Amino acid sequence: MSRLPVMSSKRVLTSSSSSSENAQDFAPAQKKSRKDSDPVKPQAAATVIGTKRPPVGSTRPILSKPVRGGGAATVAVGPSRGVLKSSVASTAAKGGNMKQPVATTGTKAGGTGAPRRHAWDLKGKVSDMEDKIRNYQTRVKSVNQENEVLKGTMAQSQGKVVEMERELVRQRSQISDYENELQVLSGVRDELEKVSTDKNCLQKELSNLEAKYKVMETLRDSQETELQTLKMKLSVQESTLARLQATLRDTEEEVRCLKDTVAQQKDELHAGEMERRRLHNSIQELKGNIRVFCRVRPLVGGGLSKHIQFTPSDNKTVTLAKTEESHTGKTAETQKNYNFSFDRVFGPQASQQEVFEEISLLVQSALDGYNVCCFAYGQTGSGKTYTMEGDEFDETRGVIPRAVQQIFKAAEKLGAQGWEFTFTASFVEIYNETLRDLLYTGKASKRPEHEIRKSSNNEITITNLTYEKVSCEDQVLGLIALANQNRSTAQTAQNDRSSRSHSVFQLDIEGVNAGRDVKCKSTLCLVDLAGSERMVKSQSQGERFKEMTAINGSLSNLGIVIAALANKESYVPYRNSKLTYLLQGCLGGNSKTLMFVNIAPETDSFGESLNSLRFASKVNDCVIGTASANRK
Ligand SMILES: Nc1ncnc2c1ncn2[C@@H]1O[C@H](COP(=O)(O)OP(=O)(O)OP(=O)(O)O)[C@@H](O)[C@H]1O
Repeated sequence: MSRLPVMSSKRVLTSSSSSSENAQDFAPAQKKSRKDSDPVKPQAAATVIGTKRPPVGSTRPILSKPVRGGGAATVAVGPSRGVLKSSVASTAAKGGNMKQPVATTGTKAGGTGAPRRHAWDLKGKVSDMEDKIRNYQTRVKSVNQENEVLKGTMAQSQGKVVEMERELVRQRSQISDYENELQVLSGVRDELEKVSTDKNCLQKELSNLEAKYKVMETLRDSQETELQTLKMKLSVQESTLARLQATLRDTEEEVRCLKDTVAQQKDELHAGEMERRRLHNSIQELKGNIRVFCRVRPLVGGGLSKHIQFTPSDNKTVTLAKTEESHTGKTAETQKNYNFSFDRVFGPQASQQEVFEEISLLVQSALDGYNVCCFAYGQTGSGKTYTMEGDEFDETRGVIPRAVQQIFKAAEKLGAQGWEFTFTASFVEIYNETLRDLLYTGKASKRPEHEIRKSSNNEITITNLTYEKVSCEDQVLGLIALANQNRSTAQTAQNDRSSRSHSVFQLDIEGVNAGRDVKCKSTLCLVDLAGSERMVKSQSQGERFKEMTAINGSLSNLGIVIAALANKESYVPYRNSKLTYLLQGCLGGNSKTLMFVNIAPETDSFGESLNSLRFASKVNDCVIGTASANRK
């Protein structure tokens, strides 16, 4: 059985207005008590007064309290709903059908319980029971009513619930909308934050720009000041300029006059140069187009030669003296003198510089467009190579390096007069009538063979030969060094080979004066001939004999060619030897030739010296036709 909540006596005795409140508080208990209570036991509804707990099973006590006047007022405590309360109240108020339970006033509730009817009072008991039934019916009715009300309330609540669910759905969708919106707003917020950051950057930049702007403003101010100053200066300079322009006009006029004068002087200079060439050539012609210089080298051990004498007065005569014993022995020893005159005789003391001074005019002719050939003739060891090439030292340099130096210096000077020159160098050796390229740098096994060719315009060329373009003295000196190296390599393989070969250095010169429309072309040919000793003396045999035959053949053929040129013979046997064929261009009427006859002063070289001097004398007697410059 459920227990009713304990109620305070104060509460129980409050007025009916508060009973509904109390009834509400106890509603669940009442429902239960209604079900469980035993209607048959009316004692359970006995009046409870004070703090006493109502009897068990009487969940809906009907309180009776003594009423003045002998009546008893019944207060229903229980059903909370107004309907029930009012019905109960009305029932109580009516007092009609519903008989008031008989309570013993003044009877103490404690221990006595509900008033009992006498056993015989069946009517009363029935009446009580009927009251009870009515009471219960009323209660059921009110409960039903209440139930209906509750149902209505529940339906309402359910409607509300549905509505609330709809509202919830709506709210949820709204929430989702809000969330989306929130997301968008968060994006916007991020954007705004970014914009705010950018704004900060921009502000920084702006402040930087502002600072720069201020600097620029300052700069502009200073530049404006500077501009003003410059404007002032400009106006000053403009007036100066005007003055200077006037002066310039005068100067230009002056320059024009001077240019005319310069042009005139250039013309005069050119005419002078041409005149110089003509005169120079006339001098050369007067000296002879073939000239012979004799050079006697110093004795190897020093001192003076006994059998060679010079005529110091003219430097042109050399005497070879030989003391001859009397065959009969009766007469005294006689001295036989062999006198030779040449264009110039150089004694043992003559320096390389002294010798070259005599040749330099001839070298100049090469630049003027004349073919020039200079060769050294003499026995082995007479000083040919020394004369042509010399030593490595400056003062002992020979004809070739000095001639090259002079050529390049003169070409540079002529450049100022509008001349442009191109130079091509070649260096060839003739040994046993075979040509050998001294500027060859390839493999020895692949060394090519060479042939002399004559072109339609009578130019002599050698097949497969190195023709090196050169533009300065050093380049030529490098080539001479290369040639010497090539010669010494051959020398090692074949003892004394250089003495038995001719070496020919050629420098082809081409000059153009575009301004004057003048061209010139010439060849400077410098030859170191092989030793000229006779065969008898050398008692040559075998290979040496062959060498000597080739040398003597070419040298005697040289003499023959010169003689033929001197005699103006219709046929000149150039092709009889490689040497004369190669020198054809430099030996003809269109060339200037210089021959060095080198003499060894030793007594045992007397015969060879005499022989050389005789050969040179023959050459010296030749007058080769007048040379003409190769000019166009
Ligand atoms: N004028 C000179 N003054 C000083 N030394 C000279 C002179 N001429 C020649 N000699 C020296 O004499 C030697 C022989 O001279 P060089 O080699 O020039 O003779 P070469 O005629 O060319 O002989 P080869 O036919 O064998 O080549 C060399 O040592 C050279 O230095």
